[in-house]
Amino acid sequence: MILTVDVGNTRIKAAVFEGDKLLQHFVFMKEELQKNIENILKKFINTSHLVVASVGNVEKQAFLKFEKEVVVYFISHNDSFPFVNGYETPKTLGIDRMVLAAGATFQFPGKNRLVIDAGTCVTFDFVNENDKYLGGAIAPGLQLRYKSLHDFTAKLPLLSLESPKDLVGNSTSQSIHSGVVNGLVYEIDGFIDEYRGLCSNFIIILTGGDTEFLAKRLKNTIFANSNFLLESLNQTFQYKIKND
Ligand SMILES: Nc1ncnc2c1ncn2[C@@H]1O[C@H](COP(=O)(O)OP(=O)(O)OP(=O)(O)O)[C@@H](O)[C@H]1O
Ligand SMILES: CC(C)(CO)[C@@H](O)C(=O)NCCC(=O)O
Ligand SMILES: [K+]
Repeated sequence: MILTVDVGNTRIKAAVFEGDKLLQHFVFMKEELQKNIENILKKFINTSHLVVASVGNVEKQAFLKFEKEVVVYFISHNDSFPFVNGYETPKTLGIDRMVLAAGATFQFPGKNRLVIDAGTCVTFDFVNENDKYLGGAIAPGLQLRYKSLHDFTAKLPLLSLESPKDLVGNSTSQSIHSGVVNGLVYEIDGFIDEYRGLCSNFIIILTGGDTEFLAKRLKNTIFANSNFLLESLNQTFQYKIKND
């Protein structure tokens, strides 16, 4: 069994896999890392590897503590990936984006693939049908949009995510909900339309903490899977073992 851990900028996501099968997944905050990993390893005593992909600021030591029980491995830019990296600054490319691009390459061979990860940031990652990773986009996520409207103005309240009642926001809160939610939905649909105009045979994957909320609001047909990063991390690690 393999325990995969995705350290994001807001939360930590983890999942235990047996082969390709996801047995259970977990979401927790950075402060609860030790306790959660301990409990997971206690529950899944046959776990042999702990595989980490991190873009957040958690010390490696927090994972290395478990080295007595499992092999701890940090996925990095030095691993083998199933695509050619066409990013002009490959060393600054987020490891989460690389893992997502790898997962898309494994799961949808021969397609033009666009992965959208709606978390703290919304990232777009494009792998073309020749397995070349070309890059994409980085934009603020839903929570970050609410927060920045409040943090950088005098009068705007900090609201939490809510479905806007209408396109036309008829109050301060409804205007904010419309701006944040409708804004991001139009943005994602707009990106998808533009990408689809570039080439045919496109598959769109949506993942991240806001997957469910966004998926039902998009006009485009997408493949929604909030566990896509963890599944991709498991596949990337299997691929690495095979290529070692
Ligand atoms: N319980 C929750 N706590 C925080 N955010 C949540 C929760 N449930 C859903 N969300 C949504 O998830 C989004 C954050 O996504 P996610 O947890 O995937 O981000 P993350 O951990 O920072 O990952 P990444 O850094 O890869 O984006 C927020 O915009 C928020 O709306
Ligand atoms: C964009 C985020 C924050 C998304 O999690 C992460 O992938 C990251 O820190 N990336 C580094 C910059 C880049 O990907 O080009
Ligand atoms: K993200």
